[in-house]
Amino acid sequence: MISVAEARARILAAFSPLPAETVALPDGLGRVLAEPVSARLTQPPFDAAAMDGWAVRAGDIAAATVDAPVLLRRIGESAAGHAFPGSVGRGEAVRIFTGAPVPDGADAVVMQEDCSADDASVRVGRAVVAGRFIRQAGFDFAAGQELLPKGRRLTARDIALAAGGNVPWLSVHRRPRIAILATGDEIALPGDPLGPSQIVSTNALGLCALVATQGGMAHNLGIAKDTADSVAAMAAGAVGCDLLVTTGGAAHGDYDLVRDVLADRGVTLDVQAVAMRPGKALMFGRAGTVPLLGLPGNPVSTGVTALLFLRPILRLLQGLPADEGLPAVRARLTEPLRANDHREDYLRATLSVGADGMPVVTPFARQDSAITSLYAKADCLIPRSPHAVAEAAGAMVTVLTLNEGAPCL
Ligand SMILES: Nc1nc2c(c(=O)[nH]1)N[C@H]1C(S)=C(S)[C@@H](COP(=O)(O)OP(=O)(O)OC[C@H]3O[C@@H](n4cnc5c(N)ncnc54)[C@H](O)[C@@H]3O)O[C@H]1N2
Ligand code: MOO
Repeated sequence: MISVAEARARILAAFSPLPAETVALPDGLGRVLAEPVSARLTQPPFDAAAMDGWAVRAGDIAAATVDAPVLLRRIGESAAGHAFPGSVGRGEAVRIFTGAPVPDGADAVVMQEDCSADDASVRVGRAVVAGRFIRQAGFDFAAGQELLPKGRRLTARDIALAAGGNVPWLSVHRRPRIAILATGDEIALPGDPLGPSQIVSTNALGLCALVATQGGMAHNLGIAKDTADSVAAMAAGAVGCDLLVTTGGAAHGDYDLVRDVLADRGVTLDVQAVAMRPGKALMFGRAGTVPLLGLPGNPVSTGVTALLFLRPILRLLQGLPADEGLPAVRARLTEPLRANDHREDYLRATLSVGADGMPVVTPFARQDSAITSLYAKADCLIPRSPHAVAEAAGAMVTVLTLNEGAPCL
């Protein structure tokens, strides 16, 4: 058995970022930029009013107060989308609205709350400095300026920014295509009639969902029977995908055939077993042209190994740093932890807030890798190094969060 770190290093060495494709801006959400995005215009393109009020020359109203307002001549209006065509001379003011171009000659905007007006004139009751309530041309960004760097996964805010830069197309890494194959005579699809010793496949749909949350496209190949022919025939459906992920059949039982099918095809496995719990029976190799990640069948083992190995592969394929793991926080244990054995452990646990407002973490008493109800309820994992010493209740530990910043894991 090799360590988790060694397994990750061997597996990730087999992948590199996928080529770029061009997508329309509205389709860019969640995609990773293969090229930086640069502004195609200056924003704002002109000096714009930041308030509804009056465009004035600051020098004209330097002495204005509530009790001694300055009287200006009203000469026109500048509204958003409808600039005032003339210019503001001494003693003059233009009615202006937020976002409208500031007319030539004016160098400040006074809020309408500080003024009173009739059809011909405006009384300004407050002095302002030059530049007040004016957003200068380019104060957000200038044409040609880089707005978003290569390698960024686009948020809703980024889409808005690129739109502001008048950018209609994006160059993004192609989405990873991940084939998912469940194995086992006992496994049936959700909703199918179940035989007396059959169970429903939780793993394949869970993996498809995980792939989707991480920006990939899952192809669910279905369920292979426990025969070498069935496994080989169904695995062939992965041709053209960037990775085949199998679940089940990875251990050494008489019906655990994924490993045998690979061996028959002369596949050398870079990873055969990993010193971790859950997830010992993890495999990685290359089946023909498609890399294969063989995950153990126990549902929590599939889930945790997918987080630790499939998630970084998906990140790497999309041009993101693979080494950025799940968001980690420090939390106080509410229960003691036993000393660990030689396998790196990932305890399922819940995070909450203690009386002092600090995070506290409670591992579940039952840690069997077949308990899906507790895995779904967990909102964090407590990683434990091989041979970690016992911890008392109250000790601080690092936990890996499943919901923070990465919803739906
Ligand atoms: N003698 C040994 N037995 C086992 C060992 C071992 O080291 N020596 N390891 C155990 C561990 S740990 C795990 S994990 C499993 C891994 O086995 P496989 O990857 O071969 O998985 P299966 O035997 O096919 O299934 C295990 C378990 O998971 C259920 N399963 C499988 N696929 C699905 C699915 N798609 N949805 C839901 N549940 C699934 C399956 O019915 C079994 O209950 O091996 C241990 N044994
Ligand atoms: O690896 Mo098994 O995954 O410990 O249940």
